[in-house]
Formats: sequence, structure tokens, C-alpha cells
Amino acid sequence: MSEPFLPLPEAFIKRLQQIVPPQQLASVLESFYQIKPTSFRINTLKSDPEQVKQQLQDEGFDLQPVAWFNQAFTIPNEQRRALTESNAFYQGEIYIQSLSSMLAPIELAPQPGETVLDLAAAPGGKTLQMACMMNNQGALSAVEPVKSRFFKLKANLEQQGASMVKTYLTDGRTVGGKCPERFDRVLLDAPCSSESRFSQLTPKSWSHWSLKKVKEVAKKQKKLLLSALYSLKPRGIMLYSTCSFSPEENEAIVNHILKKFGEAVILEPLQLSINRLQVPANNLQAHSSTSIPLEIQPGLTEWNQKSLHPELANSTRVLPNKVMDGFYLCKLKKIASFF
Ligand SMILES: C[S@@+](CC[C@H](N)C(=O)[O-])C[C@H]1O[C@@H](n2cnc3c(N)ncnc32)[C@H](O)[C@@H]1O
Repeated sequence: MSEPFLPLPEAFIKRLQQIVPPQQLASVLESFYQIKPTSFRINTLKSDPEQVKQQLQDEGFDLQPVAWFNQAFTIPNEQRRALTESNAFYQGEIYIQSLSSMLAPIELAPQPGETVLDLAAAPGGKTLQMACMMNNQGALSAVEPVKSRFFKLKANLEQQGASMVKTYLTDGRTVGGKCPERFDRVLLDAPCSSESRFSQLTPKSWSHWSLKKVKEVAKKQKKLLLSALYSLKPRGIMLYSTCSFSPEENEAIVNHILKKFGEAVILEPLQLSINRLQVPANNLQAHSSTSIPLEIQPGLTEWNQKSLHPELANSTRVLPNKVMDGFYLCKLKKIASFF
């Protein structure tokens, strides 16, 4: 009998074995052939979460709450198509977004009235979530250099009523130089090798992967992170995230920054690891019995027999499982001006 799913690249699996704790490896490997439920967020700029929830339930959707975020729900994947044909979807009252991806704006916690930058924004899931958190008040700038993706971003912002957002078709690597120390908070959800999107049901998902490509994209990430930090005000906070497992795209990038700027930049622990997102705060909701399994691992402090900065243990890896995608998050605070 033939194998049900094509195997992932051997080199990728070998690396995972070095990255993921042994006790979690089996469930991480299983996640690559599981079909996850569809998750979405209610757009509070346009609608009331309770009303939309009721409306969707009345239409027959089997909504499951997410214990750590009261604006997010999941539905069985078989209902995804119907959701994209629903009135709530057409009206921009909901936005389909992976649960792991929702963690980045939650951790950055932009406030109404602040000046905020999203340095790699398209198609805009996290920009939209931040506009909701800021209640369309303040200044939110979104940067995207790829034309087709830029126009998708603009269309999404318009459809969802995120009127506060100013969009820029430009390379994020130039922003730090053009807007030094301008922003209270910066999100860099970096372009990456997208390893957490690999699915054994769609072999195309990893057809472009190689260690060489990982190293290439890491060079760009390093420049983007530098630009993000230059654009941040002293005392400002930034959030760096990727959907890759590769330490070269995650801890090693941040390690470079910590070495370069010494005490001018520190890593702050994430709510995710302090509270496992179970404490009510802002948009976070108390833990409930129907919670989505959230498995996390501290950032690596060693890779390829080389020690990395010990503060990297304050960054967090979300491990993929039957609901969540793999994700890396790191919160940096700029203590002193770079000038
Ligand atoms: C991971 S995606 C961002 C997803 C987005 N944050 C969201 O939640 O919808 C990374 C984005 O970075 C963009 N990108 C690639 N090179 C870039 C650069 N030099 N400067 C800024 N963005 C870049 C890609 O085109 C892509 O849209």
C-alpha cells in the first residue's frame, strides 16, 4: 500500500528533531498532515462580537470559542466555504486568520492614540487586528513592497473599515532611515520560509524550501529588524514574528541585534509565556474548559553548538498542533536612543 501522504524533506525533519523538545516531536510531526479548523476574528470596527456570533450560530455554524481571545472563534474546516459565502464575510464583519497569527498584535498591544508601524503588512490580517485594538484612533502605517499584495492589503483595509491606516508601497528596509525614532510600537511579521505552512496534503507547500533559501531570507530579516528598531522611539516596543521553525530566521536574527546594541535593547517576556494567556487583560479572556491547546517552548539559547544570548529564552515558539500553527514571537524594548 502506498503512503497516504508524501514525506517532508529529510533535512527539514532532522532540523525539527534538534529544535522541538523530544516529548512534543510526535504531535508536531502529526500536525503536518492534520486538517485544522478554520479560525476567524470578529471585526469590532464594524460589528458587535456577540451579535455576529449569534447570527452565525443561527445560520448553522458550529462556533467554538477561543479561551484566550473573546473576538476569535473556530469552525470545522468543512464549514469554511459556507463561511466565505456568509453575509458576515461579505460585509467585512469577520476576517479569516490563523489563531497563531492573532497572538502577534495581542502581544504588541497597540493602544488608541499611539503611532504604530506594521513593517510587512499584506494581506493585512494583523494590521486590521491592530486597527480594531486602537479603535481606529491614532496613526497606523502599513508597509508592503509587493504591488499585487499591496493592493490586496488596501482592499482588505477598505472592506473592513480600517480608516485610520495609511499604506506605503515601499521596501521596509528603508523605513528606519526615512522615519528615525518615530513610532511608539512596531510590528515586524517578517517575510520568511513559511515552514509552518508545510502540509503533507499539499506537497507544493514545501517545493521551494532549502537551507540555502532559509539563509537568504534570514539576511533580509536582519535588515528589516534593524530598520524596525531604528524607526522605534526610545522606550518603544516592537514585536518580531515569523511562521518559520528555523533558528536562523528567529533567535539568530535577534541574537545579532542584542550583540549589536548591547543594553540599548532588551527582550521582554511575552504574556503568552507568563500567563499562558489565561489571565483576563485587554483582549485576553479567562481560561475556560473549551480551551484551544496552546503548546509553547522558550526561544532557543543554543543552536548548532553555538551559544546564543540568554535573554532569547524570553522569546516564544508556539508549537503546531491540531489547531494552532507553528509561530515564533519575540518582544523587544528599545531602552535608549540609537543616535
Ligand atoms: C508574513 S507576510 C505578512 C503577513 C501580514 N502581517 C498579515 O498578518 O496579513 C510578510 C510580508 O512581507 C512582505 N515583504 C517582503 N519583502 C519585504 C520588504 N523588503 N519590506 C517589507 N515587507 C516585505 C511580503 O510581500 C509579505 O506580504
